[in-house]
Amino acid sequence: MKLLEKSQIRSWDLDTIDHQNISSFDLMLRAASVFSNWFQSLFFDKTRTIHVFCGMGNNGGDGFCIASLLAKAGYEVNVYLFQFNNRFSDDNLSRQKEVESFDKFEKFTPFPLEQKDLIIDALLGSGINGPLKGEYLKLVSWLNALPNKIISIDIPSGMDPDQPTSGSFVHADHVLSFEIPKISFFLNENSDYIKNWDYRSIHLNPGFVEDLKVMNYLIDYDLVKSILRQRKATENKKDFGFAQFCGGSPGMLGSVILASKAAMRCGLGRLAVSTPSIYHSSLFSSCPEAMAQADLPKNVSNLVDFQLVNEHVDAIAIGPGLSSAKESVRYIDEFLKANKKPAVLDADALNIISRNKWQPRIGAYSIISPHKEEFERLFGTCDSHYSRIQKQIEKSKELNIFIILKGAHTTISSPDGSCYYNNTGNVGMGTAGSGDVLTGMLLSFLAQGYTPLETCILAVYLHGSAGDSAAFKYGNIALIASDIIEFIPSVIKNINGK
Ligand SMILES: NC(=O)C1=CN([C@@H]2O[C@H](COP(=O)(O)OP(=O)(O)OC[C@H]3O[C@@H](n4cnc5c(N)ncnc54)[C@H](OP(=O)(O)O)[C@@H]3O)[C@@H](O)[C@H]2O)[C@@H](O)CC1
Ligand SMILES: Nc1ncnc2c1ncn2[C@@H]1O[C@H](COP(=O)(O)OP(=O)(O)O)[C@@H](O)[C@H]1O
Ligand SMILES: [K+]
Repeated sequence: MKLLEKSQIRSWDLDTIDHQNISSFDLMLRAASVFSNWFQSLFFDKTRTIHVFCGMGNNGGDGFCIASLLAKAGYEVNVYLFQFNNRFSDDNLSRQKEVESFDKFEKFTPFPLEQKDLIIDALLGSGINGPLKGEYLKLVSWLNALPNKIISIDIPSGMDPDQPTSGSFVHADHVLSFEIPKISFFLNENSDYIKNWDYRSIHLNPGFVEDLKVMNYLIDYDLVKSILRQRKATENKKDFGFAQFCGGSPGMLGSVILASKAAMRCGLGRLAVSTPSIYHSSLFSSCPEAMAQADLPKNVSNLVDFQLVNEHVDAIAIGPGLSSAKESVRYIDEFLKANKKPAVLDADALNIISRNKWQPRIGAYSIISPHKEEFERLFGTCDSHYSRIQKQIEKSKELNIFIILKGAHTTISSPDGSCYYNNTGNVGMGTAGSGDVLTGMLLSFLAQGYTPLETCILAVYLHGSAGDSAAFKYGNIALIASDIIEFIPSVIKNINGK
């Protein structure tokens, strides 16, 4: 799904009015009716009074229309207008008559609310043009200190739709965004302050967005479904890719097993594993589907004697559990020199690259999958999650590589400067080996012939979805990396139907 910046959303709004030959008020009514239906499906207890806090722009206009619809639906509704200057939008002024009466505040003074009452936040929407000050700041600080549930229309008031907010904003329990979610919903800076968000279509003109060039995307079910291929009945394992996984060192066999199992579960045809030979019997007992590379050394000190890149493979992944030993450094050096295959580099491969400043040697169109610390070792420290994402995009363009910045909202950046936000996954996945599972999934899709971008999208989304199913079964405290692998089959089957 394309994610639009606020100026693009405004243009979409105007294009719809023009294209569908409707008034801006018609559009506001549509938005109000969509919000009101969504609200009623969530909060059906009509004994709780609803307090609608309206500002002076169109978000406030939505508030008046929604208050009227909810009152007609049988809710007890109180409306407040916060008129801190005289610059009303036309639709706001005309919509004030939708409600029978409202209290007007020219200066904010606190007033009592019952704890069980609900607050609808219609103070400010996507028209925000800077940090909140003065009376708005007082009002929002008061709202945030209340125990009441707050439900925001379109966006929490005061929040910047496109980037981290420099000031205060409403801490919403629920937000319903119109048509598409806002980019800022995916920034870690905001995660603790938007408990639940959703979006509903208000039938803006689809033609406008089809032709629109955007740089930000949300990875959603439809995108993943459109990428995941159906198999032909006559295909065999040779059609599903041959992959090589290089990793493991004394004490670090787990990463090899996790990545191998995850790779096979994502539909890989054949897998060759390059790991110290002392581990082969354990690997085969855990993942009998994997093959060991031919001339394998006895221990990590002979790593460099490995058949470095198997010429028959379609893709290669390198790094998990490799350690930073001298031999591994030589191994990565050789790999960067020799490899011409589509590649995934992770974990110790990235640490070795950082330490030796080998970033420019990473092959074009490779995939790297650092978590925050690995990313900062590679590219320097950043003072916020947002600035880290900006650097991620810049480095993808500069080095011509795909970067997966792992975390609560994993982002994928592509050499063309676009950025894909993922919204699957949960805090339970912050557990040892979870990243190794992702590396195995990436390797699998890359070897099956998906492009690097398709590979990143599939692996990141499905990894998070499998983690969500695992958290549903085990809870996010008990979840371990093997549980993610347990649910790969059902999430793929759910999307692919097979
Ligand atoms: N997109 C769609 O498809 C549809 C959108 N719709 C709705 O329209 C909303 C956008 O409406 P909008 O453009 O009128 O802006 P909105 O945020 O209500 O208020 C602007 C006011 O805020 C003020 N203001 C700004 N910054 C401020 C600050 N820091 N501190 C204090 N004040 C500040 C600014 O004041 P000024 O800068 O003029 O002094 C102005 O008065 C959108 O979120 C959605 O709810 C639906 O109705 C239909 C479909
Ligand atoms: N709070 C979170 N919400 C969603 N996903 C998370 C969260 N914390 C971690 N993850 C995911 O778990 C994985 C952890 O990977 P990584 O840090 O490399 O673990 P390890 O090195 O132990 O294998 C990443 O895919 C990351 O996106
Ligand atoms: K709002």
